Amino acid sequence: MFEKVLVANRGEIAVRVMRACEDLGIDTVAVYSEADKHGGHVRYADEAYNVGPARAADSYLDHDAVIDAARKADADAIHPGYGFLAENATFAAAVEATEGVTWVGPSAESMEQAGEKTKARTTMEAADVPIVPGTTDPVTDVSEVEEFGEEYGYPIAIKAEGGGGGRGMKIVHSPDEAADQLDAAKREGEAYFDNDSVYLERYLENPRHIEVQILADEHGNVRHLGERDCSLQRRHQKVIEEGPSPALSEELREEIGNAARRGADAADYYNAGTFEFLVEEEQRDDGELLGPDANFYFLEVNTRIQVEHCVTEELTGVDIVKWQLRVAAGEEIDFAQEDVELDGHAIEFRINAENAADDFAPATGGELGTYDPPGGIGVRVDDALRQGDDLVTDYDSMVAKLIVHAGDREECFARSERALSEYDIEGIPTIIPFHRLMLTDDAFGAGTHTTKYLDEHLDPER
Ligand SMILES: Nc1ncc2cc(-c3cccc4ccccc34)c(N3CC[C@@H](N)C3)nc2n1
Ligand SMILES: [Ca+2]
Repeated sequence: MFEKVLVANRGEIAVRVMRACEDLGIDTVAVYSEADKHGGHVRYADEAYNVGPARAADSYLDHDAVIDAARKADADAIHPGYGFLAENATFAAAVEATEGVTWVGPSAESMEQAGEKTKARTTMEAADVPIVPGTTDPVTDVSEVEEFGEEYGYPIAIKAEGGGGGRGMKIVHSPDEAADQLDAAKREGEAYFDNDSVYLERYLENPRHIEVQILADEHGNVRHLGERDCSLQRRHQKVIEEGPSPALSEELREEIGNAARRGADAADYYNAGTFEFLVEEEQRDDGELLGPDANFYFLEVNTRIQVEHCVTEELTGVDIVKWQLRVAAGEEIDFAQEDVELDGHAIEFRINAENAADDFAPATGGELGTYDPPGGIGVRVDDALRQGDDLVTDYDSMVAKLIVHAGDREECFARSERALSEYDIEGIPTIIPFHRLMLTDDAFGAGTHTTKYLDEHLDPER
């Protein structure tokens, strides 16, 4: 097992990873930018290195600065967290090429493959994992879009090969839009991902976003740890995530979980990863669940630990980050798929420093006054904040995560309302009032909301 791990991240996920290290008796190394020199995660580490100025490109994203810090600290491994360099295959390869330093994550090859959506789709199709009906080769000419439209109908999604996470998707509603949207998708792919290859999929009008947590070791053991329902999103940003999904029947849950396992196996995937699926909603009566004949389709793989991994940890009792470290150190997974059980219900609320009443405008700074997180049975807060901290606004607006676990969804709602009402943060705006409002929303309460629900109900003019 490693003796010292450098965490190439900041904020709550850096503290989360350092806690897993401490649990394993591993010393921790933090890196920080000028903006974070008094940062919460630095306070938690055994040692810390400045990697540059506030600008992420010159600090947290600077491959050489991070690897130099690992060398200076004599760290055995680097854990990237999420965001920043977590899905950068070039960085992963550079870490692996650095003598004596191990990458805590999947192989650079897996990361490369997951980034090329058509290759991922081809691998999944060969593993009998349903993919969204569409092309597995890039398309270049508008005639291909028109032919596709003839066969599959409209709307059509034109997606950038290097896209994902909400970027690089154009929707074609009719043949006369095809030419402009094809050009726009190629231009956007070139601009954002330095890759103008695009492919086609039938556009699903109103899907749920269901993702399966995968944990695999380097000895061929692949487990799925159940699903998370991330359908409550605003402009492609997840706001509330939960598990198990209120829409899936046990049969469908098993089908999707096994599909993800087959996909991970076929891709020779190892470490933690998330297989994203779109699940088509059907007309359902209250309380009725989506059965085994419901349509679900593979979307993409996330080759990193995700913000919402805590939902799965609370449901299964599996410490996913600890297993990332063990797997990276060559250990075997010591539990069988049959041992994995989802106990009760868990919901994660992202505590963003934003003003929901002002179109979720991010806070522009300020000093944290009272900071008094909730507690009690089934209440978990992952953060890096302390009373009196200056709010760092150079990166993203999420300052903490509240994860609530209870025996069932109804009890989880009640415990969540109690925890959110207890969460006392002064001095900066947060979306806690928005979360409390969501707990009273009929569609969210019935679990019938889909990925479009928030965008259609928050910004009706969108
Ligand atoms: N063929 C087809 N049909 C419907 C889709 C709908 C979305 C989508 C659109 C808007 C919000 C979403 C939230 C979660 C998951 C997917 C979405 C979508 N996304 C959005 C980001 C990227 N991960 C893929 N792809 C789709 N693909
Ligand atoms: Ca993604």
